[in-house]
Amino acid sequence: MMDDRSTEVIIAGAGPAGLATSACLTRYSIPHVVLEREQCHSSLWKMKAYDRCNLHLAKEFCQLPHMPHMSHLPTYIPRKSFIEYLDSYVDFFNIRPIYHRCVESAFYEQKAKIWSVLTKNTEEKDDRSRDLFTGKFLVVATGENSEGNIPDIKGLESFTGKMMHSSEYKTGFKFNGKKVLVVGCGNSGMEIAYDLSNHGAKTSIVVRSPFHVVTKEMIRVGMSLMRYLNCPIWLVDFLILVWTKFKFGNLSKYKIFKPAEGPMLGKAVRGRSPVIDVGTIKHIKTDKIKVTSGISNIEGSKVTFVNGEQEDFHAIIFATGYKCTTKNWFKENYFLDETGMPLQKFPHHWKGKNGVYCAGFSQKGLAGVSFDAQLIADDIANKLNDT
Ligand SMILES: Cc1cc2nc3c(=O)[nH]c(=O)nc-3n(C[C@H](O)[C@H](O)[C@H](O)COP(=O)(O)OP(=O)(O)OC[C@H]3O[C@@H](n4cnc5c(N)ncnc54)[C@H](O)[C@@H]3O)c2cc1C
Ligand SMILES: NC(=O)C1=CN([C@@H]2O[C@H](COP(=O)(O)OP(=O)(O)OC[C@H]3O[C@@H](n4cnc5c(N)ncnc54)[C@H](OP(=O)(O)O)[C@@H]3O)[C@@H](O)[C@H]2O)C=CC1
Ligand SMILES: O=C(O)C(=O)Cc1c[nH]c2ccccc12
Repeated sequence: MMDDRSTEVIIAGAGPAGLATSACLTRYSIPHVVLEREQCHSSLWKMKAYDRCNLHLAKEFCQLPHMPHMSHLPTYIPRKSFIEYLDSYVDFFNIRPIYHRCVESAFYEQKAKIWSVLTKNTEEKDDRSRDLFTGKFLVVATGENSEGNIPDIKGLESFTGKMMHSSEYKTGFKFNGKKVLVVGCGNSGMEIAYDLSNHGAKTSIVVRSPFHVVTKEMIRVGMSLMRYLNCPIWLVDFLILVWTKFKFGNLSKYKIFKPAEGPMLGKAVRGRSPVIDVGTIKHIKTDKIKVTSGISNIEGSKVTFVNGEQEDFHAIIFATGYKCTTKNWFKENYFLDETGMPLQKFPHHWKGKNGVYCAGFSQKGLAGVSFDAQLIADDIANKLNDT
């Protein structure tokens, strides 16, 4: 059972990157389709974020092309308003993603000079139901965060309590009075630990590597200095580090250590986001949240840590980051590396040969998404004009 649909551009993924690319193509009246595996656009924001997750970056760094945020909105937009913004973006640009289409394979047909994209129709009862889409151009926009990563920990399968990835976590409400271990101290882990602690859970968090703790205001000032005054990254990092010393003091006595690389440089070079504190540090300082070392193994409800300590837990939340799954379906051996991320680094990452592009893979959040979408649409428009 297979339908064949052909168009100019196939966009895989209807998150902010797919939507932004679609809007930019629409402004050039370039025909395209947007394929989305879920039943809604922006599934990360609508389905996979915890309840108290709001934008960490100021609104001027979180807008998509050709639609600024409303001036009455606060500087740091609540997730609910951001979803409303995305809904109005879709309405305004009349974006009609095709839902329940999970891209399973994409390859380039050299002779015909077209991309063939096969999708599984996840709504159909018939497991063999597939659609074939063909186009001159392919935009990979399935996101850096398309699948939760759960590490291989010795004995994990024997854990008797509740276990989930941070993308499934909504609220700490049900964990009142329970002993909960959060694994991972990125932005998800630190905020989920805070939420659990606020809901009366006896919360511990695994910290196994150094990381920066900042505030959203520090990042806003840092990003503004770079964007509007062209301030060098080392100077921005220096200022932020001085500011963090005043704000948080020395956190090493709480087993939190700073990496050698500054917060903005670490983000730019390695894509490692500094932790934007939402109140977790205060709970760590007042012993409401316990910091533990890495996990050595798990047996039943007992977790053994690398420093030899042991503790029983009712639940474990894996805030251990995400995997990008492009390698599962992008069948060409160029453009993406073995982790599924672009081979070329920013700012050359967005374009490959044979009309393939990627949007949203520069590890620069929504600002990176907008940058990519505009460049991609301009490039496709130029190519179509030349033919
Ligand atoms: C909890 C959280 C909070 C964040 N907060 C911020 C923030 O405040 N500011 C900021 O700038 N960035 C933030 N980010 C970064 C985030 O990556 C971007 O905000 C943005 O969502 C990226 O958009 P995207 O379209 O590239 O990817 P996504 O939002 O992940 O969208 C990709 C879409 O592709 C779909 N898809 C995946 N695989 C397939 C497939 N095989 N076939 C069809 N469809 C598929 C997915 O279902 C999804 O709808 C946050 C990330 C997380 C995880
Ligand atoms: N409101 C917002 O704006 C929010 C934004 N985000 C963003 O979403 C993206 C994803 O964030 P997040 O989900 O936190 O993922 P991250 O990849 O940023 O963090 C994953 C964390 O898990 C740790 N980890 C991984 N494996 C293990 C293991 N086996 N044992 C112990 N620790 C482990 C990592 O430590 P190590 O470094 O040692 O590998 C790291 O601390 C980031 O860009 C983040 O900034 C997330 C939440 C909210
Ligand atoms: O939330 C994230 O990690 C993002 O990708 C947003 C983001 C883009 N640039 C940054 C610099 C510092 C902290 C977060 C971000």
